[in-house]
Amino acid sequence: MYDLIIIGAGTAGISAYKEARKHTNNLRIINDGAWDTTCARVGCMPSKILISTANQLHDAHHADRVGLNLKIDADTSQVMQHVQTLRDRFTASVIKDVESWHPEHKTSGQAKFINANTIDVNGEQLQAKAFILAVGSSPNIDQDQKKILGDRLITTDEVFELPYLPKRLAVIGSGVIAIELAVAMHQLGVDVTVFARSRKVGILSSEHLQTLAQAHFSQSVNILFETLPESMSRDGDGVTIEYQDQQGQSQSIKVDYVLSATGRSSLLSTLDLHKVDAIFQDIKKLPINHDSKQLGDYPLFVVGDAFSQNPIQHVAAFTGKHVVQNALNYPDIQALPKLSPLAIIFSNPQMAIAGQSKKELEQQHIDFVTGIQSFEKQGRALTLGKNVGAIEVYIEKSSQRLLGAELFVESAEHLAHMLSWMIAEQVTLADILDRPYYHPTLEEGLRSALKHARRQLRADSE
Ligand SMILES: Cc1cc2nc3c(=O)[nH]c(=O)nc-3n(C[C@H](O)[C@H](O)[C@H](O)COP(=O)(O)OP(=O)(O)OC[C@H]3O[C@@H](n4cnc5c(N)ncnc54)[C@H](O)[C@@H]3O)c2cc1C
Ligand SMILES: NC(=O)c1ccc[n+]([C@@H]2O[C@H](COP(=O)([O-])OP(=O)(O)OC[C@H]3O[C@@H](n4cnc5c(N)ncnc54)[C@H](O)[C@@H]3O)[C@@H](O)[C@H]2O)c1
Repeated sequence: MYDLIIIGAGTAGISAYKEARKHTNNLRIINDGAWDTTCARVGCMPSKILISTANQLHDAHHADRVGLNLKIDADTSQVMQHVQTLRDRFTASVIKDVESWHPEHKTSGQAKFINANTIDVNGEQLQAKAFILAVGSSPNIDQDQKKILGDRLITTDEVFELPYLPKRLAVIGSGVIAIELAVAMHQLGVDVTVFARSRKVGILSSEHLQTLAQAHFSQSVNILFETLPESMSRDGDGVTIEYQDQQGQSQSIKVDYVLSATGRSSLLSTLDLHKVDAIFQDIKKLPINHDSKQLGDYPLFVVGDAFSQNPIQHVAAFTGKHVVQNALNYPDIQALPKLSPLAIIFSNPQMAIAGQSKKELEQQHIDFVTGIQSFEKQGRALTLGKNVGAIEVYIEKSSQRLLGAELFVESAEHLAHMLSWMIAEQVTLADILDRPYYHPTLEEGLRSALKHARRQLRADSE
């Protein structure tokens, strides 16, 4: 019997394996499909390569904002080749690492439970004292539509494999993937139409920042808010989409591809968990402890996108690493250490949430002030020709501590990291305002938001 079997060799599983190897040699890791991770193959990395190219092209097209007149073209087959070549470099580096592991630790195949201590892989039964379930997720796709539209209905599993970019693309959804890719595709010259069932774009919970983001992205991308296709039919090499516009009129568009970006579903469904316990039939109702990651009272622990309120890479890596102690020390179970929340959407401009979102603070009835700073007239943003969006910071009234921030500005990724790290340190507004702010920088815009919060706190105490 193994000390531990890890099921799934994505970011979370690899992280768990590396940690577990420090404690035992009596372990196995089972993986179905490629060993190069969702993040490197079809997730974080190819999407960010495409987005970086798109942003550079966009900057060149808008160089007049910084006093230049550039003429520039994109050959989208060259762009896709670049995406695939660099992506292959990232996946090769993961594979190289996996190849260095002991061959007897690795098995390719789909694992299914027989009971709480036994799985079946390729007809072989393997037993372990504990299991880490790191099986990730796969993109949602309507199988009936897929039958009708064939290779013209794609997800992020296929989009980065295209040899060149389509002329016209419809995107279903307005969440994280939809907005990142719709904006990038538009910047690369694709005529993009987004079908959004709500008005929300991306992740921001602040109404003010949502309104700014909706208005900004609508200037370039055709976002059909509160509108979904009524029908989609294959039309030669493309797809005809019928829908009703906001005035109730029937409309029709023809596109080359439809990208389904309607969320992802956990692959815990592949594991036959009902054989462990009959109550585990519905994977949406599994009793998984959010703090310890334990499933029921069993020696089973679920990490990464398979079960996560934040299905993002660094959370998968962190929980994969820290859950190992619980798995090896079962039944002595501890809460995993907590990460300060951080989420970044690589749109242009980027969106980010550091610490708690505005909505989360409101739902907990926390008494806080919101410091706001627009970036439309922010000095550094103007020099960059990127004076769009705003920052909000949330300061608790009683403790004057920074609890969270939402950002829709240039380089939000860097500001959000800094804010998230400061939130983890439980700093107060006075502490942060006492730090240096170099001139002229985007951080000065953050300082203005913090000062706006301070004015409100002072007015409150008078
Ligand atoms: C387009 C896109 C862009 C993204 N961009 C970002 C980003 O910029 N930043 C960020 O932080 N996150 C991003 N993410 C999210 C990030 O990719 C995921 O959070 C991360 O990959 C999750 O890792 P994981 O280990 O949970 O799952 P995975 O890497 O998917 O690994 C799960 C593994 O388990 C295997 N498996 C499944 N079922 C079984 C079974 N029954 N038996 C054996 N093996 C099984 C799977 O085949 C897979 O190899 C993005 C995701 C997508 C789709
Ligand atoms: N920068 C990043 O960190 C990053 C980038 C990409 C993806 N990701 C991860 O990948 C996960 C999945 O991304 P996603 O964009 O697919 O999910 P999402 O939950 O962000 O968005 C799903 C979208 O689909 C819509 N939708 C859901 N069901 C629908 C239906 N039946 N018909 C029409 N629209 C529907 C929703 O309204 C929403 O707009 C995210 O949760 C995120 O954590 C992260």
